[in-house]
Amino acid sequence: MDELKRQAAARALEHVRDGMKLGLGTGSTAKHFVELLGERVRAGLDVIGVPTSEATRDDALRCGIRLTTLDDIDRLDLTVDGADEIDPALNLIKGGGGALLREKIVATASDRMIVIADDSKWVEALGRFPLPVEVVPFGLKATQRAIARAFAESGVSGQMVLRKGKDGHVFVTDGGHWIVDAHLGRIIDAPRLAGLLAAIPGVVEHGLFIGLAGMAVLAGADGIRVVERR
Ligand SMILES: O=C[C@H](O)[C@H](O)[C@H](O)COP(=O)(O)O
Repeated sequence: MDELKRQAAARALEHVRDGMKLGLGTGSTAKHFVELLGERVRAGLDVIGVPTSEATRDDALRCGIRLTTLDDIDRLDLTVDGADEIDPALNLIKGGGGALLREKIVATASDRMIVIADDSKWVEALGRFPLPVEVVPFGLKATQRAIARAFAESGVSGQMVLRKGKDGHVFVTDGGHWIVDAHLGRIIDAPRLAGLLAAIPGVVEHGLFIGLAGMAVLAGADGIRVVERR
């Protein structure tokens, strides 16, 4: 599986050109991309990156990649990131690693987003992977009730679980928020649900990435499949 992730990352690297401003994703697949990009940088490629998490910032610096912020530059040329699920419209579920907020800010500031994954992430409909919803701790129960109403309005339901870290304590994102993972099974209308969730005051962000990815690079046992959004 790790080899497939690296193959997808290597294919995405072919889209990187000298002088590009890059969004650097988070997770085990994106980490391969950062490492391979680092090899090219050490061989002379001139790029600058905006990391989507503290973990990616550390990895990128270790790999010798120059970094900047969205305060210092306007647009990014390309973001390369992983995903937890990818559907045929190239809508995504992201946030399994908790980085969804910065990932969405960076992807939205990019002219292009390429999503890289092993082909187990490809699904006919989103929702088997629990949908991460990043919330502020204040008023958690009220926010969860509003989220449940949004689910009902878009025709889905399921258990919501407050994410815990490996240490058993509540998982805290890089932004200081909490994550509720919603076990929905199958999301019928992801764009509609995305809009409903975004309108809830206690929701900081959610893991539905609608219309952001322009290309998916999927590595499987039979080779690499590239899917472009129509
Ligand atoms: O918050 C984490 C990110 O959205 C990741 O891109 C996503 O969870 C996929 O991670 P991985 O490549 O490790 O499966």
